[in-house]
Amino acid sequence: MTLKLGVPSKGRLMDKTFEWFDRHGIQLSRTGSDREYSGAVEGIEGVSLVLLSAGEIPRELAAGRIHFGVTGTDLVHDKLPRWEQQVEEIAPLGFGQADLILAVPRCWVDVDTLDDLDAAAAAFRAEHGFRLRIATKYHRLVREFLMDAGVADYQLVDSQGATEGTVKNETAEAIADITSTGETLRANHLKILSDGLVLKSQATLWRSRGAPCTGDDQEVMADFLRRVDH
Ligand SMILES: Nc1ncnc2c1ncn2[C@@H]1O[C@H](COP(=O)(O)OP(=O)(O)OP(=O)(O)O)[C@@H](O)[C@H]1O
Ligand SMILES: O=P(O)(O)OC[C@H]1O[C@H](OP(=O)(O)OP(=O)(O)O)[C@H](O)[C@@H]1O
Repeated sequence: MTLKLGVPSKGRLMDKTFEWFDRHGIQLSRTGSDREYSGAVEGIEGVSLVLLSAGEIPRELAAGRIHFGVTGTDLVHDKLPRWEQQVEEIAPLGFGQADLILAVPRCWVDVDTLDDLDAAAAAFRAEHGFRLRIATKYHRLVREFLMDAGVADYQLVDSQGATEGTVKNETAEAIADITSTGETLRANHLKILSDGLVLKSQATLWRSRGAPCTGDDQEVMADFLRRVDH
């Protein structure tokens, strides 16, 4: 058997992950045509590469179908209940930094904090007869954050992409999404609540607590961990 390493199959996370492993003496590459999801590992024996959607890596780790995986803290914390019991954080990788934040329309001059949002949400419900809508794909994290903040009069609407556009499209009044440069928020006339930081995220190497690892695999695992631990 080989140990399986799951890595995002495209975009900024894939390229930077390949560079990070290269700096640790492990060369990862895509093989075949541009569209073929197959990869190769050089520099260490007994490890194979699995190219996956960043959003699916938490589930694959939790199911024990991959031994190691690279994906953002945001995705692991949101998709895995009690994530610490299912995966172990091996190393933050120093890229893919993004903040999960709550934002409202810039023209809401009276709403700058979570307390303001709470008041606005109650007023919104009284006026419109339905709850203020917050668009997000981070359902678990946003629910927990708002519960801790005492904000209750809202509903989440699912948005798997282009989340900042939901306010203009009138499918939501507020959003919770990741931001790094802030440009998408600015372009869509949104502002972050001053206490609206839900989570700071970055790309991280995780180990599955449930993936089978016996016999020779244990040596490979020890070797792999030695390599990535510096
Ligand atoms: N603008 C950004 N800057 C930095 N990191 C980002 C940015 N957008 C997303 N990320 C991070 O990249 C990771 C993957 O993001 P996302 O869920 O958007 O995947 P994706 O690129 O759409 O890929 P897939 O659809 O295959 O899952 C997340 O951990 C996220 O925090
Ligand atoms: O602060 P910024 O630098 O502007 O980056 C933030 C944007 O980046 C991500 O979107 P992505 O490009 O992954 O597209 P998506 O909306 O389809 O998820 C995120 O969802 C924001 O929309």
